[in-house]
Amino acid sequence: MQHVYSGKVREIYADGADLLLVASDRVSVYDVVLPTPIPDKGALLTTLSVWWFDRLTDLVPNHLISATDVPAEFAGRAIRCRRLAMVPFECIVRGYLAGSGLAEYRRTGAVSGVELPDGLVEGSRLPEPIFTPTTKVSDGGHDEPATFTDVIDAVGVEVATQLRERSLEIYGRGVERAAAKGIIVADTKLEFGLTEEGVVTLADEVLTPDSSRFWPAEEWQPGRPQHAFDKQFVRDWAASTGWNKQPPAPELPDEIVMLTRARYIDAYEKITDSVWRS
Ligand SMILES: C[C@H](c1ccccc1)n1cc(-c2ncnc(N)c2C#N)cn1
Repeated sequence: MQHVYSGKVREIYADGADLLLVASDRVSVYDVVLPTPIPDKGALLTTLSVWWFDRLTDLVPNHLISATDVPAEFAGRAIRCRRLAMVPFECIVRGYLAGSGLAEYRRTGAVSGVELPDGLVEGSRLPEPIFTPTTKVSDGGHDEPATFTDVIDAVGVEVATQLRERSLEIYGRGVERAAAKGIIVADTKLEFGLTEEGVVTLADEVLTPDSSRFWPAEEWQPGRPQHAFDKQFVRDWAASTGWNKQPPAPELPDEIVMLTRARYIDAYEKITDSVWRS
């Protein structure tokens, strides 16, 4: 097994012809990884992602090979997946205005080339969900907006059209399921790759609180930053310490760790309609 890539909270290993996608218990806020792990976070998000993979196969094939055939040290928080030729775009779908999309809208009135109505504010619900891809900037910087034409220029109109249509459909499934449980999925980031046969295949993780903005629906209030379903306790506590949002982040007190773990369990149980094994 060979380590091939590190994300902020996840790793990729090569294992024969396959890859292992390993989720840690680390949490990051304001793009800074916190020193204190959240017990079971990696397992909860991996299990949620697998739950979604299994329910999206009518829309798109995925890279999942196995959620159990993984090294014992990663048991429960890793998947064995098929190696793909990754599409060089993050396929982001937005139903609400937040984060980099809000910043771009304020600058240009559009997001990734999609014109939006005037007068939208932070947290505004968009007239309809929009496909707003970004290119991955190699030096670890912030990703750059890409227009649909940029995607066509890179992968051709057939694949670009599939990326947009599948992304919008997957987001729609997430929104529908979560709304019934009082959770707004404001946006989500999807990654796709191509098989040797050129088949567009869903990769990475799907509709987790790390790849998406989950907001408690009853607290939604356009015009201010929304509360994150999962990370709000961490954000509020960190703000209360006067932390400047630059590394290193402060250690989390046990109470905040356990409250945050409970939020991940709550999101998992609500979305999957099941009880989390401890
Ligand atoms: C950005 C993302 C990443 C995920 C997890 C941790 C760090 C990075 N990533 C995914 C691949 C990738 N490459 C080939 N085949 C695949 N099936 C996948 C997947 N998923 C490469 N990078």
